[in-house]
Amino acid sequence: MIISALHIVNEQGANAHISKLNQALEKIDVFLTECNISTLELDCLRHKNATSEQPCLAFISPTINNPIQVAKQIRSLLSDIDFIFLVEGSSQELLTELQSPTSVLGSHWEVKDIHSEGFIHQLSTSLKAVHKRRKFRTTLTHLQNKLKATSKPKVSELQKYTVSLQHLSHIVEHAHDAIIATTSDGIIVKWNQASQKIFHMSSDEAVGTSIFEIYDHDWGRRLQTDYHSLFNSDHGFIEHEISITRAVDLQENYYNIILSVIRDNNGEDIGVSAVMRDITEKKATENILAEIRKDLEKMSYEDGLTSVANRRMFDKALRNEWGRLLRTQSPLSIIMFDIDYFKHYNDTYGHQEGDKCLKKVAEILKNEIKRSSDLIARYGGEEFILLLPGTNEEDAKSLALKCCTAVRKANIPHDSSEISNTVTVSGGVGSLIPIQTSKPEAIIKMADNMLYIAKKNGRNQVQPT
Ligand SMILES: Nc1nc2c(ncn2[C@@H]2O[C@H](COP(=O)(O)OP(=O)(O)OP(=O)(O)O)[C@@H](O)[C@H]2O)c(=O)[nH]1
Repeated sequence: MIISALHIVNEQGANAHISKLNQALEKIDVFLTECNISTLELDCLRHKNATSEQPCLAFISPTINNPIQVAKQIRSLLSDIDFIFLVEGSSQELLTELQSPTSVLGSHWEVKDIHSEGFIHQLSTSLKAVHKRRKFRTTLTHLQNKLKATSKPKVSELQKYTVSLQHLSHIVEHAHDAIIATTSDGIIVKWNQASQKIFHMSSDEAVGTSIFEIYDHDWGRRLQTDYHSLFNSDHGFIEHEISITRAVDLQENYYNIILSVIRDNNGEDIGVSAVMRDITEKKATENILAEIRKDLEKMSYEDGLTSVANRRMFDKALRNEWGRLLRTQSPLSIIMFDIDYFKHYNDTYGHQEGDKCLKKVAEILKNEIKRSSDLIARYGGEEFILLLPGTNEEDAKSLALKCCTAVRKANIPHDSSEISNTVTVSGGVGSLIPIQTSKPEAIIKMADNMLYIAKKNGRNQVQPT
């Protein structure tokens, strides 16, 4: 028989945590040598506090080969102690022996299981005074609480594993994202509720079929390629986006798909998981933002009325070309056009008609420039400007004349013009090869001066002629 310890302790000792009981009990002064079972490797501790009103408690945590023998020894302690606890690790045989009707304890002792898991078994005597029992109960409750607080419930590894599997299964099943698991060759083994909604296919229908065949042919082929790459890549996952027309509502939705290799504990590839997230709303927002960005960009460089470049764009282009032509020492020309008597036009036909006229003139001028490097911009109210990089003065003058003629030939009625009965424009040409000591403004001034002369000389003409 081997009993690791038989502890008897008063309330102070009982207040200690069970793991520290041995320590606490070692401070108790009297050893229960009269137990006379030391030869059986029994360590007994006894505390008999004659002055104390507190009941004495015994804790037994033995491994026992001869339960009857131990039960007898316990009985010999009964005059000294009030209660005995068999703590975790106590022998089941001992417990059975103590609980049997023919137990050596006799009829004065009642054996009571006070813990659902057999954690502690209580032996309580019916002989003790009621008030002592009450005291005991208080002590016992206190002790139980202590023990509960310091002891974790016993959950076996298998139980833990089962619970965690159940949790996982619930999470997968009710996830917002579609979660599909397949074997390495694409046979579906798990198909959650979100997958059912996307493909309008129950789990029973999907499990066992090939993932390459659940949607259209193109996607199936793409998945096949992805699977192939997955097993040949180091990182083990692939992400792509697809649009799927949902069977449930025939709406085209966008999904982000992450495919990753499932490996077992030995690192062997055993399948693939596919997680599909609906990104339709995100995509729509992205598209709207892209449109807004495009519009803003356009607005910042385009004239809202005539749709040709605005002055900001012209200034930017002029600076760029100035620097480039300064380096290459090539000619730069600009032509500044102004509609003749446009105030009269507005006064005669109204502002809205004036706007239409501006649009037409812009269109005519735009049609006259052929080189992709040329730029037409609205420079002011009824002023347009042409930027002609690499064009010399002669060519610029010739283009200016063509533009003048084209506007005239458009025959836009202008009854209040003092020089014609159709809309005409005057133009001033500026032309130079940029030099280090001058600035882009120089060429603007040049063209502006020429325009002034054209106006002064009777309009509907180009300067220098
Ligand atoms: N409809 C319309 N008119 C504009 C716009 N911008 C400027 N104008 C008008 O263009 C006219 C320009 O008049 P002025 O600068 O006196 O020149 P003009 O009447 O064309 O006379 P000259 O240039 O000397 O031939 C003004 O009446 C402006 O109100 C615009 O966007 N739309």
